[in-house]
Amino acid sequence: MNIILENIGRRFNREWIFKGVDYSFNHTDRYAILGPNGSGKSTLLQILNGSLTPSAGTIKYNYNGQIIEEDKAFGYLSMAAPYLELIEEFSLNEMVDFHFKFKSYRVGMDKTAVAEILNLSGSKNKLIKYFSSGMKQRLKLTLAFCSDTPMLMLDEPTSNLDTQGIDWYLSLVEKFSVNRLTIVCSNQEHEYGFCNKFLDITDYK
Ligand SMILES: Nc1ncnc2c1ncn2[C@@H]1O[C@H](COP(=O)(O)OP(=O)(O)OP(=O)(O)O)[C@@H](O)[C@H]1O
Repeated sequence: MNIILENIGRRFNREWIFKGVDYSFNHTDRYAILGPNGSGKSTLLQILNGSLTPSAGTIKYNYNGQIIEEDKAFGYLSMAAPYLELIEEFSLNEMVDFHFKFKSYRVGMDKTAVAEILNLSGSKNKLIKYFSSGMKQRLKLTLAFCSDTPMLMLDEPTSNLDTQGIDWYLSLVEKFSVNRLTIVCSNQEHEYGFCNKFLDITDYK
């Protein structure tokens, strides 16, 4: 998947958060969107995933030479973010089954492989609402990693993870971002060390 932004801007009320973003995201690269708190990283990510419309400019999606309509882009991506919630009333088992009714497993992945990655086999029937914040974050990331989509978008991927959890994330993100347009919003270097392209949102103020 390639995404081409032409003169993209977004404002809330009268305040422009960023403007004049001309940028191409290429499916072979791994991108970090950088900037301090409140600079507009999540806002740009939400424009990229189609959940927020830009106030100016155009966005184009291209997959295997075909144009993808903006309102269809969501079907091509997996995402994990602090503001995307799991279904608290589901058990772990139910959550995984539910998620993979809408997305396919990546090649080589299945329910058992997901459980192995999560390392939560003792919690299969535990309700999500009783998971710790770190366990929830691991689950969000695992669902995104293991879905067969050409785009992977991660906002603050190590939020709520301890040192061991950060190492777990780093070992998986390397593997699951191969051959996939990967975009990480972050202001913590350890989260995006695997990226090879960097977009600093403060360049578009
Ligand atoms: N729905 C909204 N209405 C009004 N202002 C908003 C809205 N969403 C975001 N903003 C503002 O846009 C700016 C950018 O917010 P955004 O969440 O994109 O920043 P960020 O770089 O992701 O921050 P952080 O690193 O803290 O997550 C902030 O000033 C925020 O208050």
